[in-house]
Amino acid sequence: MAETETSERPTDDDVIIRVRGVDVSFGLKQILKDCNLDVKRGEILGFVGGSGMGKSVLLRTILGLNQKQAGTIEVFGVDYEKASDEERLAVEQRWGVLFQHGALFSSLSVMENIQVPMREYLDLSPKLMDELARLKIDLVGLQPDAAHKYPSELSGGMIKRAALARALALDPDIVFLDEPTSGLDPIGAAEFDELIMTLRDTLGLTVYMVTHDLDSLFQACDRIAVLGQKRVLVEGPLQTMLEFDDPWVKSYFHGKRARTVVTPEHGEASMAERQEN
Ligand SMILES: Nc1ncnc2c1ncn2[C@@H]1O[C@H](COP(=O)(O)OP(=O)(O)OP(=O)(O)O)[C@@H](O)[C@H]1O
Repeated sequence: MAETETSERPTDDDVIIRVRGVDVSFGLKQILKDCNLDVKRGEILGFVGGSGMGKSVLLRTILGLNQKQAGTIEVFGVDYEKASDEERLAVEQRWGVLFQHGALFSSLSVMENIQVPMREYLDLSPKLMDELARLKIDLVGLQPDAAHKYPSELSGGMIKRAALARALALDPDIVFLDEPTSGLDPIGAAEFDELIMTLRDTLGLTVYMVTHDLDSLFQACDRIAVLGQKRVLVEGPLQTMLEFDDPWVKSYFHGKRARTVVTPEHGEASMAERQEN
């Protein structure tokens, strides 16, 4: 983690990921068209959109795993596509990723899983790697004895935490989380959100979180971006979502499920609720 500016919220100058005019197609099927997005240092950005709209495609494109046909993406000021091998390596060490289904290697213990990125990018002694892995295990709220357990011995919530520990292995500035609370019960999901918020506050971590979880959006996210019509339709704080005039955004943020989690301080939604009652 490069900095620990814990008390300051990000400003517009603090954009660490800048997506501009990005087009992505697979064959004749266009998924993203003229897509723009900013991710700011130290924020939890919630990324939402209908199923199959391209949230994972954009995430993978930012990570350089999908080809784009147009536009630019800068991560920490580096255009990954044009970067030298050295620059790419430096960027890769500043991000951690928790993929939706690619949680952990089943044949490796938790500790060995966490050490995979360390082995790939760093040249450390086994003893130091063990110590670092133990620190990560503690950081994500797992008990020390989780270190030598295998994924099959862990609960769903513990697997997510262990996968997060692996994403944090290289002390990244940003973590990308693809639906991190899917499959968790509401208590487990709320605890995971708490953990993410704590990491943002204590480490200055930036979090890019693809999610369908309304609780996470309302409780944990500083800003939200909505993908629709092949681009980011709107990005901003929750209040911007509540005021935005688009049928999908309205039904999502003012729908029945949203009203069960929205709190009175989010005036607009509770007003909508009051009007209906
Ligand atoms: N490598 C690929 N080749 C061809 N089509 C792809 C590829 N990757 C994704 N797609 C298609 O792109 C579209 C968007 O997929 P994506 O996984 O990004 O959706 P999503 O918004 O993340 O959906 P969900 O919320 O259901 O996970 C889908 O139609 C998917 O089939």
